[in-house]
Amino acid sequence: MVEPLKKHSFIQKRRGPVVLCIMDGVGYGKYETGDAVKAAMTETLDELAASCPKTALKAHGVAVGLPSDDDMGNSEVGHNAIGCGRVFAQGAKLVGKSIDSGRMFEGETWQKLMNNAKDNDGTLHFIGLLSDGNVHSHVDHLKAMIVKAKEGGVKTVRIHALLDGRDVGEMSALDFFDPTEAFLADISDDNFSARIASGGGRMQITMDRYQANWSIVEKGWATHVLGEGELFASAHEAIVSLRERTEAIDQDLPPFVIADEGVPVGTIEDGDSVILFNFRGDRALEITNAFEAGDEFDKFDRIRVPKVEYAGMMEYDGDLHVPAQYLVTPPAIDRTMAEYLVATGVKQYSISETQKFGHVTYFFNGNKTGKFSEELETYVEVPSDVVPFEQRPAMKCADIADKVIETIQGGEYELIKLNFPNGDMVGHTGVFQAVVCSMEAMDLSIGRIKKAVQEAGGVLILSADHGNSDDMLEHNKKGDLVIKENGKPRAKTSHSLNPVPCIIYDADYKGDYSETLVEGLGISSLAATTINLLGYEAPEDYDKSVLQKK
Ligand SMILES: O=C(O)[C@H](O)COP(=O)(O)O
Ligand SMILES: [Mn+2]
Ligand SMILES: [Mn+2]
Repeated sequence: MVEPLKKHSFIQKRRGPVVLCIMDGVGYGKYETGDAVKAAMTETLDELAASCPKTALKAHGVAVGLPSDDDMGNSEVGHNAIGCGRVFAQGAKLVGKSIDSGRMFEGETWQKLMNNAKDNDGTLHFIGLLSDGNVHSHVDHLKAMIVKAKEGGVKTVRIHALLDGRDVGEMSALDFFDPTEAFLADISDDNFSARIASGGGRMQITMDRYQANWSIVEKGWATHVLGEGELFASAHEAIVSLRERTEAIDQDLPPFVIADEGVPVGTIEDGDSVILFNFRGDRALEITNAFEAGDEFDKFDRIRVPKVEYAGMMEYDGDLHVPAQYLVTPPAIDRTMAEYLVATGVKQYSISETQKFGHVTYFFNGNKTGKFSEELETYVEVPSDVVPFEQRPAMKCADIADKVIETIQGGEYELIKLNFPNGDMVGHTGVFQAVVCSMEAMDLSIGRIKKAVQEAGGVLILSADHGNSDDMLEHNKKGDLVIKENGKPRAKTSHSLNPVPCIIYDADYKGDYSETLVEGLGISSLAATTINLLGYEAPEDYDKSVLQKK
């Protein structure tokens, strides 16, 4: 248990609550074209930006614990940094290191899975996202493991590969599938067979999160485990023909199964070993549950549950210890802001809609689902629509705002943490008009929250975990738009590398800190900033607050 926080030396606690609002995927864009945040009519954000202390915070690369500054930020690393006040080496980096040093392959779990496949003359299966996005997975990790499996004497490897198009270019799947199929053909010989066995778009199968839509996982199970679905001779053929027929972008491509003469090449059977090679947990927990759960599993009918050795790339939930077996130990994120505030007796309220609910609970707490105190912490989930979000771009921002306003007025909570998914979830669709619409809806909600904060004499901190909606069109290295064959600019569905806003609206500002905020910091500074505005000193080793003496 951590020590209670000390009263701040110069910042006084306000009359009303501190409201920490994460505008998911809303950054400061660098291009005139394709910036949906700039294109939207956002009266409240504009007014607050013009009248309140503000700064830009780094939200990508090493500032959030990723291997390099070429890595865009994401919700996991962003919320970890904001919720924990420090930067930890994250999954992408830890897995890379474990592979490079060879530690992964010396580990008990790797050995056990290899031996299981060998002893049973079984197959080693890899399920995961096939791209170099480095948000959930990296194709290089997969390749390194296949090489080691062959060296270790496994005879058959099958890959169940999901198309990304969300953390990488919207139609970039063949840039990853073609070289992977070539690599697998190359490494295969008389004693070793490695092939892609099934696949599909990541938003169609397998990678649901926060139980938003279990039918996505059900379709993944049918595709990967049962080998049920439309049959093709290769992943290349599947992607080309399904694209032609459906015009779907990668993340939405329907599932496919690879077969030889009508027989799927890689269903998952008793005695096999299965590795989920995604390192990030949110979209890995449900499929893991489908593999690990016994007869009590009631999310869908699994039809057949093969007896396999299953391992995740990482431990996905540090509280529930899921999965039971994993290859790489996750970052040891400890002493989170929520834990300190509980020790100090501060009542906290966390809210988002389903799509981002775990972001303000699980990710904020260093990938642990549990609370520190039932009494002092309240988690509220507004159910998300189960539709493509370009069709409902406002998402549930008004419902979230209703509850936040009610909570501000209730006066019971000192800290309210919320996430508006709009900039991110609609940003990932690549539909510019929908994103503009989404930003305007979010701004209306922020306007209502601001009024409630004003009346209560509280503080509203507006920030984000990374950019997305600020960069909706692909630009080349020279900064020119990338134009498609049809003459239209190519949409950008992934996050941006841009910094994010930090705007502090302090309704009863007392002149107790400087209105000039510290420049050049990262989003991990939001924890110390929030703690300061609650009237406390941040823990000594937390990253610096944006607030300074006058
Ligand atoms: O899982 C996703 O939707 C994307 O890969 C990353 O988006 P997020 O990090 O904002 O959740
Ligand atoms: Mn995010
Ligand atoms: Mn996102």
